[in-house]
This record gives sequence, C-alpha cells and structure tokens, in this order.
Amino acid sequence: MVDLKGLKFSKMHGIGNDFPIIDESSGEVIPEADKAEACRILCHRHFGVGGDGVLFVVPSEVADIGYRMFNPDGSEAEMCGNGIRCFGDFVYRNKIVEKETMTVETKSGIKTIEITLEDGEPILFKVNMGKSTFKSEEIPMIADSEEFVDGEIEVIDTSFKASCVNVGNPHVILFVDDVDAIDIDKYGPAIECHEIFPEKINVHFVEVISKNEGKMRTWERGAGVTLACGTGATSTALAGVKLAHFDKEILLHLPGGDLEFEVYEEEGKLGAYMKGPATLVFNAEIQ
Ligand SMILES: N[C@H](CCC[C@H](N)C(=O)O)C(=O)O
Repeated sequence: MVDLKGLKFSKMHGIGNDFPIIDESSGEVIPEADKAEACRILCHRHFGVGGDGVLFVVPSEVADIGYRMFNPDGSEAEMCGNGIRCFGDFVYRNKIVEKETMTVETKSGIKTIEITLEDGEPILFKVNMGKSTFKSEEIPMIADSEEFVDGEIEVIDTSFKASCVNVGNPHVILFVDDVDAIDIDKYGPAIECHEIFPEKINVHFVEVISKNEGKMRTWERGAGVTLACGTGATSTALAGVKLAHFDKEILLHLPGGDLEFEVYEEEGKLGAYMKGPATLVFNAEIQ
C-alpha cells in the first residue's frame, strides 16, 4: 500500500473535470513504480481526495515545463485538456513558470498556453491543442477505411454513426439528435472497450445546436462519466468541422460548463485553440 502521508497537492477543476495536482518540478514526489496505485487512491471519491485524474508538474528540457496526467484507473493519458488549463494556473500561481505565455511538454507533443490576467489573477486560458489525425491506424482503431468519419459502430442492441479522431489521445464522436436521451452508462463503457479500439477510447455524444454551438456528454477512457472533457470537446469541434456540422468558431456546452474553440487548418491537418477557465478549490497536505 502506497504511503501518501505528507503529500502536498492542490485540488483544481476545469469546468467540473477535477484533479489533484502535484509539483514534481524539483524532483520526484511519488516514486514512478507507485504512481498508478497512488492515482487510483487519490482519485477515489470516498477513500481518497476524489478526482477525474491526477496531474503532475515535471521538469522539461524542450519546453518551459513538463506535464503528465493519470486517469483514475491508474492509466497514463497522452493529454488532458481541462487539466492543462488547471496546470497553467497552478504553475503560474506558484511561480514555477512566471510567463503569461508558456510552452508545455506533454506525452503528445508541446502545447502552448496563453493566460489572460485580471488584476494580476489568471482568469482565462487559451491553449493551442495542436494538430489532429483522423487516420484509423493513428487513432488507433481497426477499420477497413483509411479514416473513420461518419462510419457505423454496432454496440449492444443498436448502432451509432461515429467519427474517430486523435488529438494526442483517442476520441470517438457520436452526433445524435437528443444527447440527453442517451443511456451513457450503458453505451459509454461498451464503446470505450469495443474490440475495434485496441487502446480503448474516450466517448462523446454530441447534439448540434447550430453551426457555431453544440451540446455534449462524455464517457472518458479510464474514468467513466465526467462533467467535461477538454480533449473530447476539442475532438468534437474538429469532427464537427470535418463533417460540416460546425463552422470554425464553436461554443460547446458540457455538463460542467462551456468551452470555446477556434479551429484552424495547418499542413492539411485540422487543429484548434481551446479557451476556458480553471479553478483552484483548495490546497492541502495529507496528514
Ligand atoms: N481520459 C482521457 C484523459 C483525460 C482527458 C480529459 N479529462 C480532458 O480534459 O481532456 C484519456 O484517457 O485519454
């Protein structure tokens, strides 16, 4: 059993997607071999702190700072969008990176965060989430087509039209008529662990409100239902533009709050800027 006594952390959330965040920028706090178990304990809503994952600040030789994210099941994810806004707030407030525009090394490449200050306080974070891929082999997924856009996924007793995109981590976007009518506890895990997704996948049900607005609900890989998913919302914006459901500026409503997106095209690939808040809930030390 991992001993977390003395562990200092901040509890943060990005529109309700919540995380303990731990500063390892000056050296390891939780041994690598214990990280998965420690994250399972920390994320537990009754026996731990509670969270949709754990964020770590780590050194970087190629960016201003490094970022790692672990899901509540102990799996490490390549990227976390709500988390990187909380991360930016944390490293700025704690003077780990004293820059309003910073570069962050993640497992899915270097991302850039632009912080908007009001009276010296960070209030809004604009993140370049980078370029995406729709190639089936790069999701990864098992499919007959080079891309899986507006394809068909059969699951349990029904089938859904679906589009798959990787923004560092994998996502499947299912555009539906009424997002509130979806039994996400039934279909979410069945799609997350579907045999066509060898590394599992994050699942998002999306309702198009207009060319510039949508509403979505999420079942996250390694976490289950969350109030928001930043990489998932980014993927929704990109898939929506690809399918011409959305124009390039999109407001997405998630159960925990709203995120704004500006989609761009670079070297033939779609990418996006994500804009949203981050909130510090409390700082603590485990006794
Ligand atoms: N569960 C995700 C990681 C967290 C993503 C989400 N919390 C976000 O804000 O992007 C995965 O395994 O890829």
